[in-house]
Amino acid sequence: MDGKGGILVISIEGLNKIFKSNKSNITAVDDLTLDINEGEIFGVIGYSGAGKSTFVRLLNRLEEPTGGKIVIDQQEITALNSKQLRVARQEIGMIFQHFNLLWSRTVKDNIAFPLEIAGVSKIEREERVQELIELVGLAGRESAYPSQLSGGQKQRVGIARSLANNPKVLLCDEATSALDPETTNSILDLLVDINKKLGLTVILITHEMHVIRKICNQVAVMEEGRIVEQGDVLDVFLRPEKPVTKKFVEQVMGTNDEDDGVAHLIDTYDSGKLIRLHFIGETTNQALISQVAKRFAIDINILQGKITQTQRGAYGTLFVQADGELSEINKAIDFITNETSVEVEVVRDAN
Ligand SMILES: Nc1ncnc2c1ncn2[C@@H]1O[C@H](COP(=O)(O)OP(=O)(O)OP(=O)(O)O)[C@@H](O)[C@H]1O
Repeated sequence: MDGKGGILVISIEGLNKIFKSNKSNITAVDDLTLDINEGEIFGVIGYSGAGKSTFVRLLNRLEEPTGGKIVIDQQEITALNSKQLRVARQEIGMIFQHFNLLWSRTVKDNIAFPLEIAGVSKIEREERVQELIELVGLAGRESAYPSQLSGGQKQRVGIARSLANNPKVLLCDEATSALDPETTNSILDLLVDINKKLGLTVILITHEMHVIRKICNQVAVMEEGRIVEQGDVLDVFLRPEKPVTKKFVEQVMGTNDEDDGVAHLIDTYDSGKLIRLHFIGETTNQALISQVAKRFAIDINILQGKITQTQRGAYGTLFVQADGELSEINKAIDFITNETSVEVEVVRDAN
């Protein structure tokens, strides 16, 4: 158990990776300590060179750590010999930016490959491959070769192959970076679906905050080989502390140039109250606005806002003008304050 009551599935302590060359040493991962709970979709975000790829490849020892300890599902990965590691890797699926498929094998045979290595019988392999093909939405494409597939379909093959041996953990190394936005969304939806259906823990590295926003519960921000900020995705969106994190949040929410806009709103809408609603998850904005409009005899005019959806609900700000009897407006404000998780701030009070 960890402090939050979840079951710990990955525990990393003092992980280091130094690339040594004749001229210099590069510390790609620097004394990294991290715990990840079972069933989470855990995002690691950072700019190019931050050490994300190296980090994720250390977890299944595609890269050998220079130091530190990795425990996955109670097995100390860093203490295994190469034979034990081959078996342990069946518990750790991985998908890649460029898919890493076998080009001379069909979809079916790519997915069967890890099962062959694990010594699964032909009959069982065929059954399992068919299940996986259904799971990732590739029915009808079993006999196609990778070169005949779209990028999204190739990644679906990659995902099916990574799940073949029923892993506990799925590592995703920039799995959507080579895909267009629409295909990215469909692959991210598939990862959420798999996470829910199979209870699989997903560790995903990316340089795109919208990927984190869309599917992750937890996020860690990496810079120069270290984790500089970490937490629940919604909390990090709400209160980014480090400059690098603020920049990533701006990727999704835009810059915080709201104050100029507010002055303009105050000038333009001169009756009633001008209210800033701050959505911090769990509630959807549409439901709230229509509920308030139905319950109280006031007019609500939506003026401007930036709302985005995370796995834990809406996050962002909405400016509304509330017009009508003062007592009704105040009741509506009390309702939002006391009955919902939305924070209310009156930015201009004309009544
Ligand atoms: N095999 C290697 N040999 C030497 N240096 C390496 C090697 N792999 C990575 N590095 C260095 O380690 C640092 C971290 O690289 P890494 O690829 O892990 O970062 P990243 O955050 O994944 O960035 P990107 O998204 O650009 O791959 C970089 O300075 C990189 O040049």
